[in-house]
Amino acid sequence: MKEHVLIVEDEYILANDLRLLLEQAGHKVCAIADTLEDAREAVLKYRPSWVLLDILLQDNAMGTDLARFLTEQGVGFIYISASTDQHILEIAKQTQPDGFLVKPVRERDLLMMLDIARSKHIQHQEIASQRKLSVHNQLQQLVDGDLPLEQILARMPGIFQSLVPFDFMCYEFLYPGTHLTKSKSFLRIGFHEYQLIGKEELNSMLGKGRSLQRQSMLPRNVAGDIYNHAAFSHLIEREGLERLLHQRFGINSCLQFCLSLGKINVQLAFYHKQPDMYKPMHLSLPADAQKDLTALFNKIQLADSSFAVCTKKQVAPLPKPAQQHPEGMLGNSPAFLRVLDDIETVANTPVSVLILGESGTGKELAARSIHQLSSRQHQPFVVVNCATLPAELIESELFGHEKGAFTGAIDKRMGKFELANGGTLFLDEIGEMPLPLQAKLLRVLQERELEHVGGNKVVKVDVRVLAATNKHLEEEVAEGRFRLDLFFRLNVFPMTLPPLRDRKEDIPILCKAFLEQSAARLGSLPVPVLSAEALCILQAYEWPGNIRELENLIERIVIRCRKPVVGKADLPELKNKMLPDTAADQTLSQKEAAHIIAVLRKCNGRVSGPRGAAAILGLHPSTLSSRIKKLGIKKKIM
Ligand SMILES: Nc1ncnc2c1ncn2[C@@H]1O[C@H](COP(=O)(O)OP(=O)(O)OP(=O)(O)O)[C@@H](O)[C@H]1O
Repeated sequence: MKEHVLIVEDEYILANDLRLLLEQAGHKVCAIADTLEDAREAVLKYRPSWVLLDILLQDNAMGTDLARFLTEQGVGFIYISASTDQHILEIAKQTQPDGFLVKPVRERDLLMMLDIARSKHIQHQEIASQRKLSVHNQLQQLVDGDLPLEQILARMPGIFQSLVPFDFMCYEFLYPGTHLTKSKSFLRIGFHEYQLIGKEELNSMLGKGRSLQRQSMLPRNVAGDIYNHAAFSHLIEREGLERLLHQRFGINSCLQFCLSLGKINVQLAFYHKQPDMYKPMHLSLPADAQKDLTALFNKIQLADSSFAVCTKKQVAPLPKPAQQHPEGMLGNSPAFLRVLDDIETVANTPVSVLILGESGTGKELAARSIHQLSSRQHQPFVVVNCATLPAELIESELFGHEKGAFTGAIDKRMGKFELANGGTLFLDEIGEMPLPLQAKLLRVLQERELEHVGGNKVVKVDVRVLAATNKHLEEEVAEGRFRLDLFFRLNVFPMTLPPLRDRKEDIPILCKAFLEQSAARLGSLPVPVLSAEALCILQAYEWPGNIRELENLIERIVIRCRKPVVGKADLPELKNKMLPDTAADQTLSQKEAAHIIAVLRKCNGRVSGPRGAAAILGLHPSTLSSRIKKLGIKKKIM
């Protein structure tokens, strides 16, 4: 496919080389811009399909500053940079580029990156259109069906969640020319679980005699408005509702837009705990569903005739929906609910998913959930751990081998790709895959075909690949240990499992389940409960080994202390590892340093190796060494 490319590069010779390479491959270069201003103009004038964007431009201008504009314009972009500086790469990554090229750019890499970016773009469009269709069908069912209002309100927030992510949402009918408003709010309390909160209840949260009168109405903007970071801080200075949501539920960002129902307007506001949650792309989703939303709110408005005079308090958990957590995945913390949303979004698409997260955070479980929720669920789910296989065996494990292909190959054998045919292949610890094999894997991902080791017949395979790693893959790429092209091929839909220390709200529910499972596994023992003190200790601990560490600890407790209530004294191993009580007053860096020191002490100062601190912390040894240096941790402290 021929592309229409804009080059943003201030080094004339390099820009010209790129132009020649692209034109030789049959692509069209619509312009070369050497400043951000020129680039903006060229985008509006030529509407390119791709922008090749230099990161460091003259006069300290940063190509990354153009990213937001390009995203708003729906134009894909690939960075070109001579720098592999981690800080710059991190800034670049946050802008979600479609690709990244390191100077000097080789023809092969440039064309390959355009190809990968295009296929990623197409797959994202596929996810988006699948989501749009599903939202449209669900909203239409609510509009055309004869469900009572309570049932409509029970289903509505779950459908909206796949339009715009939120922790809290509200809708408000506004009657022009009057002060009359009718509103309802929904607090997310679980996966597809919401609590309905009436206006009276919100008022009562403010305190006696106070009510949530808007100081100035939010702009009734049909196109919508986004309030992240500072914009949200200004909003909470002005508006009682947003201030209340911030104080009460930790809300830090907002997206709102307005729908016209003829004589009445309805204002929809979505709120999130993450301060930078909302992006321009989130505005296009409700805009696309505007017709269905208008029909839905017309129906709600008619059904909700008693609402204007409703004065009684209304805080109710809405009826539980049919959708449950994916099997075995416990937790309702906001960080974990985001993972469940991602799993649901991506499960029934063909795209590759790169599952990131520290060791023991549940990456394999997430991969299994994606498979179970996909249309491949009745086909095989095959796991390959790239770290545990000897390098010389991985190739034949993955691709199979012919009889006599190597010493010991006494029979022809199918590889894991063929065994997973029709289903899903989970490549765990992909960061450990040897470089020569990465090239072969890339070929299979691209061509969907392979050859057995020692054979020359081409075998077609239909396999969805999910990969996981606890390594920082960008760092591996920067240090030449992981192929950039494979990284981008796998990184179509990245998903990060939060460490347990960032979802401590889930510890009680995880403990309860693990206590029950361990007691049953150990021969139907009575299930003990945790005392409040024991739970406090468990929630204060940092869990470097994450959920696996918690699971193992609970098993040890069940074996060791055969009594109905587990107390503080039953957790000696944690009491010794706890951070000092002053932790609450420490800065994030101090906490990080204290945690690293504690782990280093446990490992007698050893950083690398299987029993080294890096392995426990789920970091690459070189990353840990640079953090030790950055945090000023001295050898004698260890
Ligand atoms: N959300 C969860 N609810 C309940 N159990 C969980 C959850 N997540 C993980 N676990 C359990 O924690 C253990 C570790 O999970 P898993 O093996 O999926 O982690 P991982 O990130 O793949 O680990 P590694 O990086 O070491 O391969 C498993 O026993 C799994 O069942």
